[in-house]
Amino acid sequence: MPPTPCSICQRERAMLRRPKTLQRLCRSCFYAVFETEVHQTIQRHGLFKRGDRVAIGASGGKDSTVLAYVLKLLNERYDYGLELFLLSVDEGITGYRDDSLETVKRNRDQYALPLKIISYEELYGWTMDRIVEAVGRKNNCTFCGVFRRQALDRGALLLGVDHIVTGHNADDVAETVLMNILRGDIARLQRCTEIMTAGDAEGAVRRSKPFKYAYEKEIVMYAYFKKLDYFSTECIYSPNAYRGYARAFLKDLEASRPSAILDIIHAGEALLIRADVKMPTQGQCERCGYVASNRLCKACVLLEGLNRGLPKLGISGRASVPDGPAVSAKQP
Ligand SMILES: Nc1ncnc2c1ncn2[C@@H]1O[C@H](COP(=O)(O)OP(=O)(O)OP(=O)(O)O)[C@@H](O)[C@H]1O
Repeated sequence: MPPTPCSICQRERAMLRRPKTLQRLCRSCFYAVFETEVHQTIQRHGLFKRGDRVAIGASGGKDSTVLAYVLKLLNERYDYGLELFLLSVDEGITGYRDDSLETVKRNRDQYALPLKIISYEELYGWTMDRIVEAVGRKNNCTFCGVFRRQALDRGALLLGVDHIVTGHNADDVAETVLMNILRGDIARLQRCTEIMTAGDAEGAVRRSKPFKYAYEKEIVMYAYFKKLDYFSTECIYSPNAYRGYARAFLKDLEASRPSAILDIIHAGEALLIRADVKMPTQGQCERCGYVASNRLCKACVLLEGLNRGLPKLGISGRASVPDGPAVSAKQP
């Protein structure tokens, strides 16, 4: 049987089937469509302006490694005029983050991008290893997610950047839409499909997801064919069961209809919240000044729980803490 030609160039032999569209493509055309779609996302949503200093949230995993590679490439190809940095958060997870940070250090050298590493230990006085000792394995993702979000903002302030980009991809966004619907979390449902958050509160930096419409399978393929150096081990503490259910459900949907991922994102984007639905208002944390929808930000509540030996304090959904010594996330 003759080899199948690439359905775009019709010249080269097709080497892969594109997960998003099921087209059979040669490698060069796959690289071209993948990179062009990310460029179009950036342009259509006006993510950057000339002269922006942009930090790439770099975990060493496939998504952020491909993001660093592609953003550097597009910045040069289309002359965006961006100054790029790698920003990594060391959560203090022995046997996982220490290894993945070694990958980020190699990426720093491979892509010639400056790297800043900021740790939970220096910001909060706690590593995830110690937090897991205190809270167990069940709820530790809550601490990690809240602390990481703030750590990235604090690292960005230290770097003096205008903007943080993360490697969240289409699968991540669609899973989050599903999870927020299942939880009835209207406020998060509205926010989770935004490609860029403004960062107008003090201490918050603009944040965006250039891979919002990029399929995870395509990111993996891109990394594989380009032989990018990334770290592929799952977090040793990561049994985020609820997201796991949403992920498994999404994979099933994708298997029978590849457009399901984009369809869910578009459905999430189109949902309108009725004007009379009460939404949380964003203010400032009384202790550390970080953005908060209650008197204290979530990080300060969680930290106070840890420091008082009451680690479940912030997990039960309580956003305020009883009076006590003011312990805040350390300002860098
Ligand atoms: N420790 C970290 N330091 C800096 N950025 C991070 C860190 N962890 C996650 N991020 C950012 O958040 C994005 C989503 O993180 P998540 O934990 O969901 O991992 P992921 O989907 O496996 O992504 P990746 O493949 O890049 O690790 C990452 O792509 C990255 O940009």
